[in-house]
Amino acid sequence: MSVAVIGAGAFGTALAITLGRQGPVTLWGRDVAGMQAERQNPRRLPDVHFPDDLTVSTQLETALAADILLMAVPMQALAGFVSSHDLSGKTVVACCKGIDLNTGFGPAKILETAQHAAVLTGPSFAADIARGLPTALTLACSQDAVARDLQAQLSTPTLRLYRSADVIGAELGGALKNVIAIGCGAVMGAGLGHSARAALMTRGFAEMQRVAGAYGAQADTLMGLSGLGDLTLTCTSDQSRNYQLGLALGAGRAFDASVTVEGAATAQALRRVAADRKLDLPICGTVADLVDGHVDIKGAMDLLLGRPLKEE
Ligand SMILES: NC(=O)C1=CN([C@@H]2O[C@H](COP(=O)(O)OP(=O)(O)OC[C@H]3O[C@@H](n4cnc5c(N)ncnc54)[C@H](OP(=O)(O)O)[C@@H]3O)[C@@H](O)[C@H]2O)C=CC1
Ligand SMILES: O=C(CO)COP(=O)(O)O
Repeated sequence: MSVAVIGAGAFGTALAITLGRQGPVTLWGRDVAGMQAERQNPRRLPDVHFPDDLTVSTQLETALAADILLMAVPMQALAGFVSSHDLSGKTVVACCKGIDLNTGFGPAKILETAQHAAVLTGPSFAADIARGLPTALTLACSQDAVARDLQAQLSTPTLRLYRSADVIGAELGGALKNVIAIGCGAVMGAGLGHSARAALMTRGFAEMQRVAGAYGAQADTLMGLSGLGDLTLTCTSDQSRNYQLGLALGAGRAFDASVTVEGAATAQALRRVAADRKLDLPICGTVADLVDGHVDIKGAMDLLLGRPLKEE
């Protein structure tokens, strides 16, 4: 089965590198001529050289002819890409994390025009995958035979994939942890301490479980790699861009708006989710307000700490 990665950012490039170490893979991006010549992605993964079996393509048609497509464009670009390309007959794996702001859909729903849709998610920094450091992710697909096939095709000696049938749980784990990571970064950026971060992570995780439950996800999915695992990584490492945005917000510093920070749009999308499904999501709502500039970090903390006392 041929494999192509669509989107040559940090994550798409890292996936193509690890897959290209064990067999042929095509990497398509909008602006990859330099990568083709240099055999590396100097902007997003400098100094990691492409394996010989990785073909960089500027021809989208060539890439889309592959049997398995890994979609590694940012979440807010996924629907636009899918609506302008024919994915029928394809097995498509969403590698992005988030909720589409326009529709409120996750990646699997957006990919429903494909023959088979799956989600690849969990704790992994692109740089770690590209360097061949050990990584474990969740591969979620509702069709067991497809899940097993993808698990076999996409696992590598350093990238260990666990199967799950709970697609909605897996994608929500990956989407929601980014929002909490922004909040944790803000706490640390404002110098509020490790205890406050632990509280925010834990209560944020409670909100993640509330949302996932409302969508019918299995409770134990959130306890796995795509939920607790990715929450832990992203809320504790300054390699995370979501956490970095939070650090900047907490410290009152500017942040480069061109950086992909999926949790920012997802926090906005969650406002609608909370209203539609009548969910109490104070941390996610406060992160949305912080990102929007409706409150500063002091106002955010006052909002959260001033809520009526309740049972855990
Ligand atoms: N980086 C990481 O460690 C991880 C990232 N992810 C997820 O992967 C997804 C992508 O993130 P990441 O690779 O890091 O982001 P980057 O910012 O590194 O790259 C995004 C890439 O998407 C391309 N792109 C943007 N819009 C479009 C479009 N409309 N059509 C085609 N290509 C487009 C960009 O192209 P251009 O350069 O031309 O703008 C760029 O190559 C996110 O959802 C993220 O959460 C998941 C796990 C780890
Ligand atoms: O999803 C990630 C780690 O699993 C990458 O996190 P950031 O998008 O915050 O950099």
